[in-house]
Amino acid sequence: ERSTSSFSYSSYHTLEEIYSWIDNFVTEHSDIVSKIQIGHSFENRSILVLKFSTGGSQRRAIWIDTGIHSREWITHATGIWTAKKIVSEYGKDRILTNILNAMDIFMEIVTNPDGFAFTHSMNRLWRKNKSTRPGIFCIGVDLNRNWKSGFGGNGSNNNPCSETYHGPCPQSESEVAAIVDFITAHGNIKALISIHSYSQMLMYPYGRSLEPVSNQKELYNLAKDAVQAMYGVHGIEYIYGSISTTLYVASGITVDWAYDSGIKYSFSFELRDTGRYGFLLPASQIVPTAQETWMAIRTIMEHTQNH
Ligand SMILES: CS(=N)(=N)C[C@@H](Cc1ccccc1)C(=O)O
Ligand SMILES: [Zn+2]
Repeated sequence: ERSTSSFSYSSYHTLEEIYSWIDNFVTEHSDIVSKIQIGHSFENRSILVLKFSTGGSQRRAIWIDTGIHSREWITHATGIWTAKKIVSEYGKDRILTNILNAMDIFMEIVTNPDGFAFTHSMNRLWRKNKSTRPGIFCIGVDLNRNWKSGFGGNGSNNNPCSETYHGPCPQSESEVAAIVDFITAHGNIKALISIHSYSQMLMYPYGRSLEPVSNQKELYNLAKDAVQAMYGVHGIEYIYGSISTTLYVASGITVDWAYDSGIKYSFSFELRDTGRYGFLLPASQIVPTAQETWMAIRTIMEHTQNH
């Protein structure tokens, strides 16, 4: 579409529609938003990141990614709504304005573009990326098992046909390597939020072991505050805690790598619902889900800014 004013934030969109929205969004809000290509996918699609900045250089920053698992469509839709919310609230909401006057925000909406395109074209429930390798007869690596921290451990699978296949080595996937390179080069990312669906959970490291992280008490209390903020919007209950104790042991995951890389405020969401619709969450729940998630994201960003 010619502009984002005709874009429906309460609908699901194709890859092409989202990339077109990104270009229009950056054009319309060029005073605060810019687009960065951090790499390309296995099938050679651009990997795009939105940068929200009000000035400075190499400011402390927040990283948010959605859509690392391509079938989790509510996460891309929540990312898009959140991007619009940030530019709409700057100058109006005191907390968000303070955050953006002090920090930058980086948001990767389509973290697995090849998988996402495939969920529209061939298989709605595709999860992994679409990489292939000689002599391997199943497609794709689970991008939430391909990270260096705890790579190959319990809660990941070395069978290429598994939905949790970790890949041949850490960061073997260009979609993961692009993020690692970007965050490492930036060097000033203070919080990372990796958004999945579904189960209604807010979790923090570790996934790879039951061992508590050094600032576990702080993360627990922050998660509690964030979940309470979510509940205040539509009365939806999220549970919270470390990944391994709240959900299950999972190794080679985004937030464990982030935490071990020094990003002490690393979180993963599992958005709506708890299984009635699962990955096929009706579009009517996009805005309500995004509204409640925003309150949690804002809580995490505010805490990061003040610590
Ligand atoms: C249903 S699901 N695939 N989103 C569940 C998701 C749980 C998780 C999230 C963050 C970190 C570790 C583990 C996963 O297994 O990757
Ligand atoms: Zn997921």
